[in-house]
This record gives sequence, C-alpha cells and structure tokens, in this order.
Amino acid sequence: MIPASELILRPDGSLYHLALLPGQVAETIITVGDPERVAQVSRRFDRVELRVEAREFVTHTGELDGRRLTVISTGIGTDNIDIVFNELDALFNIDLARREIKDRLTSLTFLRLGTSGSFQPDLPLDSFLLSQAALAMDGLLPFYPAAGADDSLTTSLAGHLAEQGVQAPVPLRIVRPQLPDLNWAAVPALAHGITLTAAGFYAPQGRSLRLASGLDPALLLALRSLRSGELRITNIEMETAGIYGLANALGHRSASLSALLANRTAGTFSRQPAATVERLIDQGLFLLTGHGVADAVEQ
Ligand SMILES: O=P(O)(O)O[C@H]1O[C@H](CO)[C@@H](O)[C@H]1O
Ligand SMILES: O=c1cc[nH]c(=O)[nH]1
Repeated sequence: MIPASELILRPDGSLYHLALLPGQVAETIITVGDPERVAQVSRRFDRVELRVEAREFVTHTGELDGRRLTVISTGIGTDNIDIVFNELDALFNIDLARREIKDRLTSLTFLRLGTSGSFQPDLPLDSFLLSQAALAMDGLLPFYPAAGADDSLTTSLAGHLAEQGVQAPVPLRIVRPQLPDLNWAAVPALAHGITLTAAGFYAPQGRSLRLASGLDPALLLALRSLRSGELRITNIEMETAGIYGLANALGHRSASLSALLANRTAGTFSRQPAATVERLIDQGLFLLTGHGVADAVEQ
C-alpha cells in the first residue's frame, strides 16, 4: 500500500496537484506549457466534457472526430513534468482507493505542443520540429534510473565534448522516445533532431540580460557541431527530456512537437508567435486524428 505521504489525494479523492479523478482523462494526452493554450486546443474539439483548473495545471477533456482527447498545461520546466507525468500515470495505473499498483497497466499517448528556440541557422522562424531525441541538461532524469538513455548517442556526445575540450555544467544524457503511431507519413517535410532541454530560460539557455550566463560559449558551439548520423542538436526548450524520460520509464509513448519562435544563432524572434502556435495546434491535431486538410498543416 502506498502511504498517504507519497500518493497524496485531495479530500474528494482527486490527485494532489492536478485535482483530477479516474475517468476524467483520455488515453491520448496533449501537453502544453501555457495554461491559456489549453482552451486554444479544446476550442477545436467537437465537444468538451470536462474542464478542471488547479494552479498552472488546466485540463480539458473532449472529443474530436470520434477520438477522446485530453489537453493539459504543464507550466514551464521539467520540475512540473515530474508532477504531471507521475500524477497522470497514477490516475490510470494505481488503484487510488486501495493505493496499490494495478495488475494491468495502461499505456498512454502523449504529444507535447510547445515553443522552442532554434539552435541551427538553417531552421527558420515559425517552422515546426519533431524531437527525435532529447538531450537532458535540466537535472530531472538522474533521479529516475528507469528513464535510461540512448547509450550510443550519449557516448558520441561525451566523446565529441571531450574532443572539443569542453565540459557541461551537469551530467548529460540523451533519451530517445517511443514515438506514438501518428500520421507522420502525412507530414514528410517535418524537420527533426535532438532537442536540448534546459533548466531555465535565461542563463541555462545561454541568455544574458543583466546577469551573465555561465554557460560556456565553447560548449554551445560544441553542442551545435555535434553530428550523429543525420542527427544533430536542433533546438532548445524546457520540457522534452523530462517527457521522453518519464514516458519511457512508465511505459507510455510520447512525441514533442515544437514551433521555433526564436533563432538563437541569428538573434531573432518570431513576428507572429500567436499565429504560429495556432498552426502548431492544427498540425498536432492533424497528426493525432487526421482532422483538418493538408493545406492547414503545410508550413
Ligand atoms: O511554449 P511552451 O510549451 O511553454 O514551451 C517553451 O516555452 C517556455 C519558455 O518560454 C518553456 O516551457 C519552453 O519549453
Ligand atoms: O528560446 C526559446 C524559445 C521558447 N522556449 C524556450 O525555452 N526557449
């Protein structure tokens, strides 16, 4: 039996942070960082059956083209991914009344629809990218031995950094997701690469406003020049490594799709971030349900 201090429930039996009850969440879950983006997604559903709000965690469940979907905001950062993924998994895979892990486990499908900064000069602003792997530079995954790592990519990264004579501020590992079976073939031009997940937006991503970033520019250059087959590090954001690591460890499938709003090599930012995020939502829903027409998803 899992003690009350570990699996914390509200007086109504719902989860401590998410305030959700069993049955309220679909097996296909869209995660977004911004709580306001939840309604932007669910506005496209044919019907919405549930709206729950607790802290930064806003959840809407509904249906689109006959597919039950949940969209939930995680807020920013992998510390929140820790909460959202553990609690959503508990909702399906722990008997909350008996506080026991269920015998039959449910495997969920996650799709992150988020924003990101491009790390390579050739990736245009307002384009979309699928994270084929994630480089964890945030610090969550060492607490989850079961999250594992892609040994070959992680070793080639370590070798590359050693060759360049640079060191990372935290131990690095690359995780590859079990990608869900979505309509990937319908968007063959979708860019892909390794997404770097940072522990913050400013210094941890190499930004300096009044405080200088301690991230070694030589490390950034070395990360940018890594090549492993056709894979390279393409973009920076703040959730994907946590999502991929925890989804893998818990037996779920996950994909992270980013709209590239900043170009960190050119020093530019999108002039139309809101419109780009709307297109990203269309693209995500098309991938999940086939809803929409090809025109709506072309970039
Ligand atoms: O747009 P979202 O999904 O929040 O994602 C990105 O934007 C936030 C930073 O502005 C971080 O959460 C980062 O991962
Ligand atoms: O540069 C960026 C843009 C969006 N989100 C990030 O985390 N970084």
